[in-house]
Amino acid sequence: MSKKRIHSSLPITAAQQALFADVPNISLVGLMGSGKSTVGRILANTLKRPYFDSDEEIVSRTGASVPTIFEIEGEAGFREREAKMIRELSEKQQVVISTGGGAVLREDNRAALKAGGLVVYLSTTPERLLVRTRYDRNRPLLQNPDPLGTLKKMHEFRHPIYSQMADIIVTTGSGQVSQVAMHIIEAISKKIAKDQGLT
Ligand SMILES: Nc1ncnc2c1ncn2[C@@H]1O[C@H](COP(=O)(O)OP(=O)(O)OP(=O)(O)O)[C@@H](O)[C@H]1O
Ligand SMILES: O=C(O)C1=C[C@@H](O)[C@@H](O)[C@H](O)C1
Ligand SMILES: [Mg+2]
Repeated sequence: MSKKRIHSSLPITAAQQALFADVPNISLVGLMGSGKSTVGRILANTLKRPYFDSDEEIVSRTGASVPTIFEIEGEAGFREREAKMIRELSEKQQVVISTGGGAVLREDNRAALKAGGLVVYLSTTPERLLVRTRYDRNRPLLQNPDPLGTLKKMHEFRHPIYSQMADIIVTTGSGQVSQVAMHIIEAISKKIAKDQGLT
């Protein structure tokens, strides 16, 4: 049976929608389980923008799952595919991009995402990330006896990188994913108003 997808969108006003007319790409970065794929889809549906998920694009083009690519080509092979994908997706216009959690590790990826538009970092604690990812076998880097330890190390190393490149940082907690998407829309709206000198 094929996986059922939720294509929910949020009610925003025409005025709010209009504010986004000149906003370039919106790219989501963050650790595994931070909500990039789930929130990105809602954000794209709400803003009526095309949606791309770098992991999903790699999987659909290779015909192999992320764990299979890691198994056959190693992490290095996956990162090469990811870099090509990030470059390609970043060149699109006014789309929403959910990146893979490790895409920010390469300077060329960071530069491409920044050049393409706004970068939003979905931040949360390793403990919460573990809760969200623990039953999913699709993340090869967490398939070890101490996934919390791995998430803590990744958080320590990557949090400064995500934070430094982000235009907007959204801390996610126990709220729903739709609230996170709305929070992003509000934060970008505020940034536009500020950049235009309206506030
Ligand atoms: N803010 C949130 N509140 C509750 N659940 C969440 C939240 N964000 C994400 N989740 C849940 O966590 C799980 C993982 O989310 P998702 O796949 O979107 O993460 P991701 O950032 O895309 O991870 P990856 O880097 O591995 O692709 C999903 O089941 C999603 O519904
Ligand atoms: O954080 C990471 O390094 C990864 C995150 C996922 O999105 C996938 O891109 C892959 O599992 C690696
Ligand atoms: Mg994802």
